[in-house]
Amino acid sequence: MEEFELIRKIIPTYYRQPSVVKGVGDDAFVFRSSEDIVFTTDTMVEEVHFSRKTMDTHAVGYRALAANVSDLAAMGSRPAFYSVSLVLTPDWTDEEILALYDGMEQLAEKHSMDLVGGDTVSGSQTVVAITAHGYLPPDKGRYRSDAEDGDVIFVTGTLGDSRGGLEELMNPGESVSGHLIARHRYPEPKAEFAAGLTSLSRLCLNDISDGIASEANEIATASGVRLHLQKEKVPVSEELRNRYPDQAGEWALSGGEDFELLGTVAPGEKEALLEKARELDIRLTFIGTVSASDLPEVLLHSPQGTETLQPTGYTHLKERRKRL
Ligand SMILES: Nc1ncnc2c1ncn2[C@@H]1O[C@H](COP(=O)(O)OP(=O)(O)O)[C@@H](O)[C@H]1O
Ligand SMILES: Cc1ncc(C[n+]2csc(CCOP(=O)(O)OP(=O)(O)O)c2C)c(N)n1
Ligand SMILES: [Mg+2]
Ligand SMILES: [Mg+2]
Ligand SMILES: [Mg+2]
Repeated sequence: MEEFELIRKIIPTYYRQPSVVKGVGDDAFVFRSSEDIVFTTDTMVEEVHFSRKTMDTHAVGYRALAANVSDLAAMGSRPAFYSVSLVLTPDWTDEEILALYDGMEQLAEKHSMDLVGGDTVSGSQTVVAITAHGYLPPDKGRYRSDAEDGDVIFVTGTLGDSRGGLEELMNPGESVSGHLIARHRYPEPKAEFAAGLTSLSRLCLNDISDGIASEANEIATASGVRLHLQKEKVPVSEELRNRYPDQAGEWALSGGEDFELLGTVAPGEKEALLEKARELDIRLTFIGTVSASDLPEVLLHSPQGTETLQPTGYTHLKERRKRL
């Protein structure tokens, strides 16, 4: 299957979004809008974000799109379109390439998204780069800079499971946890939840890709506030706690790739949040509060005492060699 044959196979036969003016097949994609447009991009590199030794390409495609949908969710937008830029090494089989697109389609269908373009090239390392677009009612963007003194802090789902699943895949023991592996391979970005909160006048949101330690600090810095997190309240699944009792706490804070939402709202909005979470069968946990501060920081409180939570999540470009 060469480049043009692949494009013929993946090209959509219909579009879910009515705003498509020109879909895949011309020099670029065209759509029409009266709303604000959000766009985001995230890249996955083989052996950095996934390994084909432990994951089939269906899950690779799903996760690559999930990372983007999670960012659209974190802005409060309704996902609409995505385009896919691929660098593929010569060892990729036709089946692997088509399964990659099937994985994306599985999530795209759930969020009514359309594949509207991309690019396909051969190269020496596999890269899957996706750009995604979403719609936003005017002035309903949900920013990291919108946390205020007196807010309550919430998080969706449970944290650390994706890191637990990665452990199961990379260092399998005698038995494996299907639950944790599924959480790693097929995370569920909370876009419907975030976009369904338009009745809230103010909502601060960030999504958890690097680890809550990192994203909580991003909110503190962007909003110029202090976040107080109660360590015992950070939601950890029973499965993770049972299988990894020594690591579960740390992985919940800095494991990353859970693609859940971290946010803050005025205490009066708590009930509205809980109602939407109940409606969509999403676990929602209040884990702390926001206070005014000249020094943006995140404090982690536990019965053992209080510590500053450093942004210890996943960071790229830390280890680079100097050019000789
Ligand atoms: N190489 C780059 N060039 C331009 N903008 C970038 C680049 N890398 C990241 N950004 C921007 O920096 C911000 C933070 O990026 P990132 O930490 O990757 O966010 P996220 O964790 O939500 O994906 C985003 O606005 C992103 O678009
Ligand atoms: C093979 C493999 N090794 C390591 C990881 C763990 N990992 C890779 S990237 C990452 C953080 C999130 O990726 P990033 O590119 O920072 O996404 P963004 O924050 O831009 O959404 C983590 C936890 C993995 N998923 N797979
Ligand atoms: Mg990013
Ligand atoms: Mg993000
Ligand atoms: Mg990151």
